[in-house]
Amino acid sequence: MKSLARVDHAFGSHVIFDRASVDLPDRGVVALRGPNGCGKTTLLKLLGGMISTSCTEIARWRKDFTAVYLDTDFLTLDYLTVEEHLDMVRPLIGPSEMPEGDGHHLLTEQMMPTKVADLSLGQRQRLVLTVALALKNVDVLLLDEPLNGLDQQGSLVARQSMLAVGRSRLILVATHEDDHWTDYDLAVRQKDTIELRPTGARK
Ligand SMILES: Nc1ncnc2c1ncn2[C@@H]1O[C@H](COP(=O)(O)OP(=O)(O)OP(=O)(O)O)[C@@H](O)[C@H]1O
Repeated sequence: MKSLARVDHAFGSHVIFDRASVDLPDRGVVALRGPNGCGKTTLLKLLGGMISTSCTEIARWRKDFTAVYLDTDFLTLDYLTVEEHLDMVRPLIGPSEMPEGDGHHLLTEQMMPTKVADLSLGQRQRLVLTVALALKNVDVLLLDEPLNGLDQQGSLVARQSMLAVGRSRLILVATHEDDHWTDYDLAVRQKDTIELRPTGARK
């Protein structure tokens, strides 16, 4: 477990976090929860280095861990087909197979010749998640609402893939889903209160 003792962030005069402490387990899947505008994306982007910060706790944490923030635009080049995209990112991915859950992959054969620009939201999420979960040399994946747009089967496969990858890495998932399928919930309650709690959901 790593604890970031004091996380502060403001956009101008709009204070998002004020001396919040954030506990992060070493591995597992963590659902980052809280109402619209409470700062979930901001926290992911701070941890991923997408927003600059003078917060020394975060700077120290980022020295110890390689963390990557991913949303639907992650490494996607619209003019490539899915197949070409996978070839492009191949050097970034480990030797193991693309993650799968329930015997299924997130990518379908039908998607392969399709240009990234022509993918539906759910198909794009499938591509981003597939690449994200296979990235090598990354300790922490910061995923912003990765299940958005996925159909029921896609969502099931994605959850199982995340839980499988979460055995060896930390995955933070900003989500508004009601069900508690992850290993932990990390709830943004107030500007200064972010609570981590195990869910006991993993079988
Ligand atoms: N670049 C920015 N400049 C100014 N204000 C910002 C910026 N990014 C976010 N905010 C504000 O910070 C607050 C937190 O935004 P954030 O996107 O982190 O919330 P969230 O919890 O992810 O919300 P949602 O559940 O709607 O996705 C919001 O009030 C938002 O308007």
